Amino acid sequence: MSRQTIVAANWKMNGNAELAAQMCRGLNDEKFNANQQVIICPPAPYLALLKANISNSQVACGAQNINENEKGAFTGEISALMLNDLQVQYVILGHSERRAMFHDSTELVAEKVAYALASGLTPILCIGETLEEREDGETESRLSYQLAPVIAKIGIKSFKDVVVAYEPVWAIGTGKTASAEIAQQTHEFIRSYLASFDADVAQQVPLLYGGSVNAKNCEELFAQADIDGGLIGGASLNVEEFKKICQAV
Ligand SMILES: O=C(CO)COP(=O)(O)O
Repeated sequence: MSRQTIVAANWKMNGNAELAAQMCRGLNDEKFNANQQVIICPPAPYLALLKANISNSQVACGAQNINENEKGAFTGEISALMLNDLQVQYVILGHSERRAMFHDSTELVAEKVAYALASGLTPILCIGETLEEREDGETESRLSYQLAPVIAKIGIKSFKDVVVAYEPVWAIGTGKTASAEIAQQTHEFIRSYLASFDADVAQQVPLLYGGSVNAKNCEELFAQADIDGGLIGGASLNVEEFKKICQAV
């Protein structure tokens, strides 16, 4: 069976109700490949609006984070149960912006992934190295350092229900995309790292590339053997451009 292809939009703290409405209108009539999933991850206040207006069965919604607790006195946080309530299926976890600015440690990310899975959500687990780490030859050790606690926490068999997004920090929002060759090499490493635990699981996990993907560079990236789609930031805020990226996978 071939792996699912996924194009996911991470709006970060951008967008508004008008963009949410435009995106639904733009995507509802699109035809995608049978094995393709499109996911929109808006800021939490727009999730219900998107859910109510998406009629295309291949378009799903995701949140950008959850708290690792079920409920309680955690002002400003949202829980997996709330996403269940809205029938939101996906959640981005461990984005480099959260790791860098909101102190989401590798252990905390592992806890969140475990909690998301236990709640029936599909985590989109983001991993990636900084420019300094790449230049120092530490890309592979950094990626395994980020993956290992998640595998230890959930067990490799459960990892088949995780989507991984490789996002080199130096390529996020910078206009500097990783070349298709570098992205493929790194994805191949991620898959081989997973295969060192379980070869079948490694073959099943969709590996998305993220970092300055746009309508111009996406085709070459998506043509690589181990790139199963993308996690799109800036270019996902434009409906026409995002549609082109969805059609290129
Ligand atoms: O961080 C990203 C998606 O999660 C990538 O953002 P950009 O596509 O804006 O570089």
